[in-house]
Amino acid sequence: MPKTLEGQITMEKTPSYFVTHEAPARIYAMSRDTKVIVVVRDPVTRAISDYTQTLSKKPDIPTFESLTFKNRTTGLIDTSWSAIQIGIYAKHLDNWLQFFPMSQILFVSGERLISDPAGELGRVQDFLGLKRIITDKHFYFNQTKGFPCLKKAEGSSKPHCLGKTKGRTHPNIDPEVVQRLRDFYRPFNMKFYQMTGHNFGWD
Ligand SMILES: Nc1ncnc2c1ncn2[C@@H]1O[C@H](COP(=O)(O)OS(=O)(=O)O)[C@@H](OP(=O)(O)O)[C@H]1O
Repeated sequence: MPKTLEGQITMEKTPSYFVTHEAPARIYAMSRDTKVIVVVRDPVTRAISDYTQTLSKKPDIPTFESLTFKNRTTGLIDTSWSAIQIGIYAKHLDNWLQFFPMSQILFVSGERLISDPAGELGRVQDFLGLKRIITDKHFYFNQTKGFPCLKKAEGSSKPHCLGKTKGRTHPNIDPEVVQRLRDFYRPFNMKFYQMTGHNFGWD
C-alpha cells in the first residue's frame, strides 16, 4: 500500500479479501486502524450471479442446480462450492471480528446500492468521516441498464455507468433449488443481521 499523507485516505479494492481466511490477520499486521467496507447482497442471488459470471467465461460448466448439491436426493448442499461458500457472510465476519471491531467494518447493501445509491454512499461517507459530498443529485437511473449512473462533476465528460459486462441476465433456476438455498442461508442470514445490527431483508 502507498503511504498515506495527512488528509488523505488510501483505498484498495479486492472482492476476495472478505472471504480469505488469512486476510484480516495480514491487514491487521499492516495497519490496525484500517476500515473495511464490504458490499453484500442476498446470498442466493449472489450465488446465481457468481455462476452467471463463470458461465459467461466457461459455457460448458454443469448446471447451477447440479453444482448446488453434494447429493440432490438428500438435498445436501455443497458448501465447498465457492458460489455457495462466499454467501455464508456470518462465518466470514466471525473471522474478521477476531481482529477488527464491528465499528471498523461497514456492510453496504448491494440491493440498496441500486435502489438508493445516494443513501448507501451517505453511510459510506459517514463511516469514512467524510463530508456528505455525494448526494441524490449525483445519480440518475438508467432504465435500459437497470442501474444508477454517477454524474461527473459539472463541466466534465459523460456520466459513469456500469460497464457492458455488468448486469448479466441470470439463467432461470429451478424454484425448488432456490427455495432449498433460501432455507440453507436463513440461519446464517439471521446470525449476520444480529452481528451487524442490520436487517438486510433477504427473506
Ligand atoms: N455499483 C453497483 N451497484 C450494484 N451492483 C453492482 C454494482 N457493480 C456491480 N454490481 C453487480 O455485482 C455483480 C458482480 O459484478 P461484477 O461483474 O463486477 O463482478 S466482479 O467484480 O467482476 O467479480 C453483478 O451482478 P449481476 O448483474 O446480478 O450478475 C453486477 O451487476
